[in-house]
Amino acid sequence: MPRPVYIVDGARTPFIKARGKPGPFTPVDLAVQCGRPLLLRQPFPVKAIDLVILGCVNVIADEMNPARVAGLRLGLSDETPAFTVQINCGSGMQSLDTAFRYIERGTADIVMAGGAEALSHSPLVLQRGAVDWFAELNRARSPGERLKVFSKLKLNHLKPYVGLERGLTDPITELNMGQTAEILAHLFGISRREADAYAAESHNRLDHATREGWLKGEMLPMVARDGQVFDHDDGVRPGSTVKSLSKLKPAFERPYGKVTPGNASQITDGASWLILASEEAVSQHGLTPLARIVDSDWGGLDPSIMGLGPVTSVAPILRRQEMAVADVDLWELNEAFATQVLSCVAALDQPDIADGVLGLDGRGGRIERDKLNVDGGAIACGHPVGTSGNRITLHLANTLKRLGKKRGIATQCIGGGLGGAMLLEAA
Ligand SMILES: CC(=O)CC(=O)SCCNC(=O)CCNC(=O)[C@H](O)C(C)(C)COP(=O)(O)OP(=O)(O)OC[C@H]1O[C@@H](n2cnc3c(N)ncnc32)[C@H](O)[C@@H]1OP(=O)(O)O
Repeated sequence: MPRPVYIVDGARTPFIKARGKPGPFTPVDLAVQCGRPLLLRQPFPVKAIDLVILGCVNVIADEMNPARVAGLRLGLSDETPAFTVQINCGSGMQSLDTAFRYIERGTADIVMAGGAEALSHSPLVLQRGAVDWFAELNRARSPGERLKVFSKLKLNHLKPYVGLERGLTDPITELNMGQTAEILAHLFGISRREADAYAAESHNRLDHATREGWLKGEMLPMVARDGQVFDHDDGVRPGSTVKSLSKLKPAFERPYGKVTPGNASQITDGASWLILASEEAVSQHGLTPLARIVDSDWGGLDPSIMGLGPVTSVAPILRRQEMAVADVDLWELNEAFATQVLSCVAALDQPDIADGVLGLDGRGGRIERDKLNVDGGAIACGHPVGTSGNRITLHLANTLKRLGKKRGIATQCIGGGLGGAMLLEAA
């Protein structure tokens, strides 16, 4: 019999904008800054943690298997296994899904599952020509040979191959993520105005939630080595309006594209952890569950419309649980792009897709805006890719509790043509 699995606590860091150079924290720094205060407020000893799983897309060379490095830096036992998972933007959700399955089948009782990403530390890799040139230089034995190799150095060898740009480009279609969001805007007829209105609302909702103190306990401050304190998401722009956003130029398809820096998710650094526990661990340590993970799934689709990943991953859950879109009280649908979120909403509401393609048998429908990303999302706070799936699930669990709602779905699109979804029920 599958065992019930509970989310008992969680926290995230503030998300910090990547400003064209490495920020103050590596992925492991972020995971440690977030994990330390989270562990300190737990009633159980760290040795009760059976497993650490961390999602991270851009692993840096000094921190191979960041889950293990973070686990040890957090003071966990040498004997606590730790592994890192990578499924692009789904990595932070994959860590949860894996933890869910470990606990469900009885191989673990308490798992720390997180996501950590420092997009500002994305690698600048040398061009192939430059790598060959360095290899030749290393092989040169005499000053004369070295001089000969030096004479072959070309200026374009110094041009780096930018890991972040490539990481946000689909390797099969060669479309970058922004272009896939443009395709969706075209397919679903999403206007620039609709995208900007959605984006402005995201900023204003997150600003409101922060000022109301709804992120207290969820977002924990961090301190850099130089003493600088980070205690808020620095990308949020309160007072955003359609008018202010309408001034921005398209970022990916000029001049007529709909996706701009204002209605796309921001490139940021940040980490998030959830603590998942079995029923036995809950009663043994006197834990208070926030929510129960009821179900989860993944879906695949054409990479050029990867933004519809939520639709393909939510559908099998709705079918299995015999639920309709309207039965879900709260949705956290990761805001990769405004046009992408709005396309997912439109797709689930279109009978030819909901019934014809997804087999929802009349259970499709419109996700109402007052149930969707109620406290804003990645357009406002940013999208540290390997972290976001974790953050939205954490926020969903906290919001179900705060609003006294029953069921919620956290879902996201994943580059490469995938989607991930988790169904939570208030505990
Ligand atoms: C990968 C997966 O597996 C699946 C997925 O999730 S796909 C999504 C993955 N993520 C992405 O693709 C990232 C998408 N975003 C981007 O690529 C970049 O944000 C972008 C190219 C769209 C813009 O990059 P940028 O120019 O560096 O943006 P940014 O610095 O935020 O903004 C530039 C300027 O626009 C203006 N601006 C941005 N947002 C604004 C707003 N809300 N209101 C007013 N002005 C704004 C400002 O003038 C800003 O400059 P300052 O910050 O100095 O004020």
